[in-house]
Amino acid sequence: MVQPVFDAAVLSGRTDIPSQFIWPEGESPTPDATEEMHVPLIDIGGMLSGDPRAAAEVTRLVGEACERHGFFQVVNHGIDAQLLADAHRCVDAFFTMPLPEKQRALRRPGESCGYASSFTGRFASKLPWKETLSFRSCPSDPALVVDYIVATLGEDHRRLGEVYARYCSEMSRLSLEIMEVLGESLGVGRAHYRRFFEGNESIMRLNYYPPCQRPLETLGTGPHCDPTSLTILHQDDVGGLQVHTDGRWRSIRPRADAFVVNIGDTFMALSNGRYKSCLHRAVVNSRVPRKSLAFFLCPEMDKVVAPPGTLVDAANPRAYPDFTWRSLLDFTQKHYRADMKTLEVFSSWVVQQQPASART
Ligand SMILES: C=C1C[C@]23C[C@@]1(O)CC[C@H]2[C@]1(C)CCC[C@@](C)(C(=O)O)[C@H]1[C@@H]3C(=O)O
Ligand SMILES: O=C(O)CCC(=O)C(=O)O
Ligand SMILES: [Fe+2]
Repeated sequence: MVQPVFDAAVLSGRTDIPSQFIWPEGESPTPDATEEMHVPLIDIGGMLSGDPRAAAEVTRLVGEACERHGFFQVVNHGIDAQLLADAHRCVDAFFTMPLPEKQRALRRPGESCGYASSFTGRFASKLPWKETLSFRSCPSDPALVVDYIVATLGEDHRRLGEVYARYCSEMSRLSLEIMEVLGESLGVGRAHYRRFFEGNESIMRLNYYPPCQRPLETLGTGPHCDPTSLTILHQDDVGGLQVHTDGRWRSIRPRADAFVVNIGDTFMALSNGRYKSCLHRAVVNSRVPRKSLAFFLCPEMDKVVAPPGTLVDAANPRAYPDFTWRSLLDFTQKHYRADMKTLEVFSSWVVQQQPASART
């Protein structure tokens, strides 16, 4: 079958959309999924500088949320409001450019970075109704983001590169603060995960969901658990993020002052399965484009992902084998479309690769 071209300027107004964008009945959005999910609101700035009793309460709330579904929100995060506004403005500036301009950063098969208009060519069906621009960010290489943007889009886009370089560096700082809380809540101390992620090799992704005239048959981002470690998401005021808990889909209402944080598969493995990487998706609407900024914290590519010894004992044996982020990322880009079972399927695959003598 001929793959459709996802040119939002053309497709957004049409009701006769190509069949590759239609999701099967059991997976398409349910009109009644507007019930709101209440996720704890964490005052992270207050907790890091404030009194020990407030800090203990925050740690408890985070631990409880991560054991149940892995979602919480942070406020008082110290991210400059102007930087956040610039980051959203640059999403508009990039995605409203003509398609050939955006395609200068075209994502190549098997690669996790670049511009993708839906995933025509990559997947044959259940295509997501979105455009994305993804790029790598590492604290050890501060020029990476600007260099990538200028090399792909040209010198005229240097300012956009600078905005996202600053944004990523702030996201990395915030993730390390969150890692301190996660370490504390798991009883392994503040330093354990902070140190593990100090040299992260993360992925920044700009999501742009154009309007769709068949919003109840399509999805912006299909149901999945993030394979990454921790996601820090800022959504605009449109709404569309939904989480599956207690057997139903519920929406996380946008808050301009808050970031939505969720545990990913790699952190679930690092916590020996204690903290959950939870199923979520993004729906689209027929009226306005929706934007979200997702910072995916990832370990250094070749660092061994394994839980600290204190989280493993006879009652809690190892839930997942050792692996590297390089191998899991590769798995999602070349062999398996990330969904709700990625970690499970990947773990079985890793175990099968090991010599029989090494399997426990
Ligand atoms: C490592 C990754 C793969 C995806 C991007 C990400 O950085 C983290 C989430 C993954 C994804 C969003 C899960 C849903 C399916 C997917 C194909 C998508 O809709 O974008 C996933 C990403 C991917 O490009 O493989
Ligand atoms: O856009 C959103 O609200 C969620 C996107 C998402 O889950 C992802 O990119 O992994
Ligand atoms: Fe996600």
